[in-house]
Amino acid sequence: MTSPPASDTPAIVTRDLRKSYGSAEVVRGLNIRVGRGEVFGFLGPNGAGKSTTVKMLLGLVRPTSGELQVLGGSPHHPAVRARLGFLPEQFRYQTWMTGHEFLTFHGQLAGLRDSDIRARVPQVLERVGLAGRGGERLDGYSKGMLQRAGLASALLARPELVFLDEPTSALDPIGRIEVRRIIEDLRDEGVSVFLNSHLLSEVGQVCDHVAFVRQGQVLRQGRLSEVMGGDLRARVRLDALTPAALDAVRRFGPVLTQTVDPQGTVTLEVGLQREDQLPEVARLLLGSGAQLYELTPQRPELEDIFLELVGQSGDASPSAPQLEGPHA
Ligand SMILES: Nc1ncnc2c1ncn2[C@@H]1O[C@H](COP(=O)(O)OP(=O)(O)OP(=O)(O)O)[C@@H](O)[C@H]1O
Repeated sequence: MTSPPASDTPAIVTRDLRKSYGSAEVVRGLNIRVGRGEVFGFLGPNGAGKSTTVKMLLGLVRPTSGELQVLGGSPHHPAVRARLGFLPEQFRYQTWMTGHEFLTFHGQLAGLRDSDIRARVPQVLERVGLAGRGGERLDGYSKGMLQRAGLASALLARPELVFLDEPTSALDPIGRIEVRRIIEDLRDEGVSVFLNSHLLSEVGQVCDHVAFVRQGQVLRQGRLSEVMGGDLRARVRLDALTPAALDAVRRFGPVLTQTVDPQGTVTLEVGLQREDQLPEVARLLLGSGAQLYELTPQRPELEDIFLELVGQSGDASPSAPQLEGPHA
């Protein structure tokens, strides 16, 4: 038997991971790395191989080739599996059970002690917003309540790494905010979260690292700020812009657009390298005697990056993409 995985190993590492179904290779040399305590967004169009990857990381599907380590070991090792949580996208629950019975049953499947289950079930019900509803049968739950119950079962055994596949697809806006808070709390507790979601605004709010995947390969991955960061623009609105001040602004970066409204207020869009240039730009403009009304950094939305990288809906994509080198 291998030794228990150390907690200082990454949560997930894959190298050249591949999976074929028949002649179709759906995961094609995937390299990802997820650190401990990271919230990692795994993004890609339909059919990109995301669920297949998650199933390999959970030990539910065997890779055709390549390497993967989860919490420092193999997901086929029971000691590793016991430390994983999973909320599948398409869950099928024992709907004849009450919420309480369902969680007790899953606690038993996870090998928790009875005393632990008794203490833990009310805690997770409370955490997912189902306090007081555990006595009702699942077939009387709404879709959102079922998704909350699924999240509760994923968190029941205090996992170190949780896989959440579209965890808010059935939830209303309040439910989505609550799940976002749960994910943030998990990160604060040092739990790693692997999030599959098509809701890019949600991913942008909660994830600190992301990978974009298409046709089974990583197109780009990294810290969210790096992935988004290359293209910082600032919108500047002012009056009394002198030619000298405009020249000085140009030393920071190109003036991409310049418009003047009928009242004489000028709006500039300036390309900057770094966020810490913003106060310098403000100082310079105020020093030139301009009245500064607005200086707003504008980053591209995650959706813009997704469209730029992934280009089109996955299932509609006719051919293999031209890839930049993926990194482990
Ligand atoms: N058991 C299977 N047998 C054959 N093909 C499969 C199997 N599971 C998945 N596939 C195929 O593998 C490809 C990737 O599917 P996968 O479910 O991993 O994509 P996904 O990125 O999770 O998509 P979605 O965002 O739509 O959930 C698809 O073309 C799918 O049809």
